[in-house]
Amino acid sequence: MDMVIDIEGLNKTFGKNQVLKNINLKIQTGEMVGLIGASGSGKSTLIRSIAGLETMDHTSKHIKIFSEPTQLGHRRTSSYRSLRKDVGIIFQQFNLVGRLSLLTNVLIGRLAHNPSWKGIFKLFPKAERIKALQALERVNMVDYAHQRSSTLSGGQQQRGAIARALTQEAKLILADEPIASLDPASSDRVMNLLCDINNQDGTTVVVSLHQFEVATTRCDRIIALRDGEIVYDGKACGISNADLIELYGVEEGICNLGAERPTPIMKAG
Ligand SMILES: Nc1ncnc2c1ncn2[C@@H]1O[C@H](COP(=O)(O)OP(=O)(O)OP(=O)(O)O)[C@@H](O)[C@H]1O
Repeated sequence: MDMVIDIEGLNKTFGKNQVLKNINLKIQTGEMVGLIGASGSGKSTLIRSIAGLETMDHTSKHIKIFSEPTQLGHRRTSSYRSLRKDVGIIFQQFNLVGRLSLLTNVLIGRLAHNPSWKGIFKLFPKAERIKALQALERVNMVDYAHQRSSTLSGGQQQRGAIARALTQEAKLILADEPIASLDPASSDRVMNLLCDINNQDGTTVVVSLHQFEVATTRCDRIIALRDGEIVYDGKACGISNADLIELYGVEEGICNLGAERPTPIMKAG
């Protein structure tokens, strides 16, 4: 199995607040990984660091994507830009350009593969336009291809963002709380798509989720953060109610996962 993400000794501090503490993590091709943890535990910062949107503290060792270092200590490497085309990022707030059509937004996924002036003038080759329309068909949004993105619902925009990652032909999808702003039916559709892309295309998916029951039912592997440290890294079925209470600090809102899951929190490392 090829290594998609390899992180060693990742520390990240904002001001005096150390948000990530000595994160060590390896994720292989084809894994579907759910990142969980209470609000402020560092999930977004970890995803943003993997995506290269945050630089690590100088005390850190490395982040490698597809075995190439993207960050060494406090600096991004020269491989970082070329590797970005293989990494699709999906944010909670969809990140589509509202005044552009959905199709143009999806084609933006091809910019990493094209000279940028072509993108500026919307000169995408026919083959790429077909690819984008196929991606929109896959997420059931082809009828909206020419609609202004700002007029689409949140769930529709998120499916558009997934189509953009498909058009990009991303080998790794990083999804930062992709369903946090969606109703249950739209959340289900988005999670179905991410699981399908993982199952059918073998794309590695790392998704941070507030809803641990979604994470434990949709992902094979769970990584749990507490105060910037990995406190659980293992199979979704290995998490017990006690683990979740410890993780979130309160019993309220925690669903009954069954008494047959007694595995204690494993200290990763
Ligand atoms: N750019 C920043 N500047 C200063 N502090 C930041 C910055 N980004 C994040 N933080 C802080 O880092 C900590 C972790 O934030 P992060 O967004 O990674 O947590 P999270 O687990 O994703 O939380 P949530 O589930 O609420 O989104 C928080 O205390 C947050 O205030």
